[in-house]
Amino acid sequence: MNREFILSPSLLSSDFGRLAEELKALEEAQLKWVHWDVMDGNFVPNITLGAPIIKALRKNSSLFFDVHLMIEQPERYLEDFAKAGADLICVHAEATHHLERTVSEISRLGAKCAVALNPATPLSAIEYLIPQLDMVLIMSVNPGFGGQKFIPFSMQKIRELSALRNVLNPNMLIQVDGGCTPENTPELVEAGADVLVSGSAFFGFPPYAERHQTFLKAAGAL
Ligand SMILES: O=C(CO)[C@H](O)[C@H](O)COP(=O)(O)O
Ligand SMILES: [Fe+2]
Repeated sequence: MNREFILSPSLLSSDFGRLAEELKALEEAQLKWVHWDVMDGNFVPNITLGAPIIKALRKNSSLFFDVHLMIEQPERYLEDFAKAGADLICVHAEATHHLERTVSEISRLGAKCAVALNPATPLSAIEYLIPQLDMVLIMSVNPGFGGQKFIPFSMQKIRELSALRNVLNPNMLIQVDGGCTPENTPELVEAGADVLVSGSAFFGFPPYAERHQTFLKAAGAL
């Protein structure tokens, strides 16, 4: 995948009653990606949405659908999400006993494959998989809710992952999710992040085109 800076707005902080309009507004604001937070009330203490909603909204959107699965045993639903139109499927390392099989299955289904790590999960949990991953997601908050504060030790984890990526898979993207703002964007990018997810710090600050530009400038991408 192409390693230019990308902002992936998290729909968790959007207006769920107007999802179709929100997606259109993102395209008009020149966003390329959109982040879907799928929560099952089991892996995380919150429930959001599933494959049928994504499928319904796929029809009228050309955004890159970045699907973050916060669900137990995600292998049970990979085909549903791929068929719904997910461009990238991200599973949590903590959510399955069979991570390699799960990641290989995502690739076989034709989607980009990614693994997310909770703040307390070490990089060593996925080191062997790095050569076959399109992206690793470093969670910089404990998953389940938007609007939380960035956990400072995540920065060092991003730096260490960036060093590993340079040796093992230079094309692999590093995504950071949770508490990303224009203020911490310069340091995140310098540490090695390519894709930043932003929910509350994006949707809470319309107009979207201006907010997008603010993130791009902070990333040194304008
Ligand atoms: O995966 C998530 C929570 O589990 C969300 O993507 C994340 O929290 C984004 O929200 P914010 O930018 O407000 O922190
Ligand atoms: Fe997320």
